[in-house]
Amino acid sequence: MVYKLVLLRHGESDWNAKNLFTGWVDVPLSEKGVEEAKRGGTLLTEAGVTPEILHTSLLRRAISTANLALDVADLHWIPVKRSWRLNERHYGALQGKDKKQIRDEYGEEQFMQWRRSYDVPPPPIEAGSEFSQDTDPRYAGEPIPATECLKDVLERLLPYWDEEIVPDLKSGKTVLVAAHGNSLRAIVKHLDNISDEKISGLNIPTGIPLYYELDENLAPITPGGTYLDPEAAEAAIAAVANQGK
Ligand SMILES: O=C(O)[C@@H](CO)OP(=O)(O)O
Repeated sequence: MVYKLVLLRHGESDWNAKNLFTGWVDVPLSEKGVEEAKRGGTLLTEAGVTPEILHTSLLRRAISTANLALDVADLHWIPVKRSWRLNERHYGALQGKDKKQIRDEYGEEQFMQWRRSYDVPPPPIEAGSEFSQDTDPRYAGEPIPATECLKDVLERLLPYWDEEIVPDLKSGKTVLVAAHGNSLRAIVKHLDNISDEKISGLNIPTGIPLYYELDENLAPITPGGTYLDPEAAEAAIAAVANQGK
């Protein structure tokens, strides 16, 4: 049995375009992001990949991206499950801050440690501050973080992966996960068994479906999966890596 999984990072958001740390701040897609999302749907259709169930985060950039892509693919009707456990990494006190300014103020090393190290979280966000989510009703009763490193993301994501996504995969359904740069990096790390060091060099582009076929142990048949537009993915990956420069 081959299991089929599609990972889709949301299209460009308003804050991606402005180069701001976003995390759990619920910003919309930019116009370019809307187009990227629709193109994601076209790429699915052209590749003959047909998602049968959707999992998204609770953030509108992922939800809107999935809706737009699935609408184009005429699959807007498939069942959906949502969880904060698929949210972007919580960026703590960096949420709402300009990436270039933070890089200039703290230096490249600290900037990259906060942005891409596996286990060093940024400083926590202050409860009640402008970009904090502590009173947001969608998270009521949930053990939500005040900052996260990628290791924290993987730890909060894995229960959802094991309890909700794996059973859907094992039922034979093609599963679409619409989420975020860092929550998808966590899934890719888990699937491809990438080391804590090597994961810092992995970036996920916006709006380009990453298709995996998995064996009976849920190990990727093609390591790293396949971007449905490999050329566009290569350029977009470089752009993500260079943010803040
Ligand atoms: O700001 C963020 O939330 C993320 C994704 O856009 O940024 P980065 O790629 O720097 O981790």
